[in-house]
Amino acid sequence: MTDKPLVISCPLPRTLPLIFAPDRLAELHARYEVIETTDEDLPGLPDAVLSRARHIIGQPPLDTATLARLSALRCVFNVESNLLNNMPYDEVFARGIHVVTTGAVFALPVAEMGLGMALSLLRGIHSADADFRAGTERWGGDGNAGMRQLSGATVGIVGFGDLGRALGRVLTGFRPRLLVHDPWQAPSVTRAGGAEPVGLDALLAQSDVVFVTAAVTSENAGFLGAEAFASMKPGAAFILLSRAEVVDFEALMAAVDRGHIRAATDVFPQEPMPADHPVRGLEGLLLSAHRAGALDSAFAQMGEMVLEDMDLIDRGLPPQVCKRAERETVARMRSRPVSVN
Ligand SMILES: NC(=O)C1=CN([C@@H]2O[C@H](COP(=O)(O)OP(=O)(O)OC[C@H]3O[C@@H](n4cnc5c(N)ncnc54)[C@H](O)[C@@H]3O)[C@@H](O)[C@H]2O)C=CC1
Ligand SMILES: O=C(O)C(=O)COP(=O)(O)O
Repeated sequence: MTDKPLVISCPLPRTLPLIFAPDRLAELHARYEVIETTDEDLPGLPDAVLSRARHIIGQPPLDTATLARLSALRCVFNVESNLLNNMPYDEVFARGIHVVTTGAVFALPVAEMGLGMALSLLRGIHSADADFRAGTERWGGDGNAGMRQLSGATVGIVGFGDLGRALGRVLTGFRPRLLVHDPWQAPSVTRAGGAEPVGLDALLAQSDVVFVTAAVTSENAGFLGAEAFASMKPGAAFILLSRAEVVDFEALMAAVDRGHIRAATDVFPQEPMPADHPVRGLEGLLLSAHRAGALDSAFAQMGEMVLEDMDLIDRGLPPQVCKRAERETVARMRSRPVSVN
């Protein structure tokens, strides 16, 4: 036993070497006694350990009894970073324990992927490459039927959290008219991100490109369905980056299949998708196997964020770097964490 503050670590599917660069991992061990465990084994740790734990790295399910034994706990650092409704948040907050997430690390990687998808859908980059390989390429303007520019387009972003705002930033060079629908955001916050707050119907009807970066919540499962796709402009691009559960995936496939819209998706109702799933043969749908956020450089930022906030909390200050779970929404989040990093 040492007199260093104690950290319980159970970050699966992440690992400490994934989220801490070697020098940062050394710093973590220099500053803290680190007990590595799993979600399943945590409640079985002795009281002598649980009662000294100041920070948890991970989001283990905690019941009231285990929470009571974690009497020195100050912060849960959720490095997955989607929140599970797996602890009595009312009690957690009543005890002044912070719950924070490192999800912002994915914002720029996802935004850049979204930008690439938009350009590829609007200019047919991926489809022209496939045609060329198949010997069916069309040269010059003949290969540009239905193609359009991103510059000056009307772009809609559904969900203007970390991902959506990062997208807004990477799009600025294209000078879009930026429409945002986010019912949980104050209009002035949306405007501060350079966007016009609008209703979902207006966004869908007016946008040339629609990005979806809304979290799944207890209220919005499948809220983008057949009607939503039908209300989009013919030939508009729909780019799904957050979670498949916010759309009716069959309806999305049908809208693409009949040629009404073109689309790209990084996320699927089942991951991995079955080998024989019709989505694999659907022309007009650009497919990406949940790769948008998962860059090594993003994962490594998590450790940096955690160390900075641990230091603030250890000095009696509030966390400033990670995003805090809010008491009003924490138990309403439904985006399932990934199982493959
Ligand atoms: N494809 C990938 O690699 C990645 C996907 N994600 C997914 O993207 C989602 C968003 O991530 P962040 O921006 O970091 O989360 P965030 O919590 O910062 O933003 C989510 C936004 O969705 C909004 N929202 C809630 N209900 C809505 C509705 N009905 N319509 C429109 N907006 C609504 C919220 O107000 C919030 O602003 C996450 O839930 C996560 O599952 C996150 C990282 C990587
Ligand atoms: O990669 C993603 O899609 C993410 O949302 C990352 O966070 P997660 O591990 O899924 O909670």
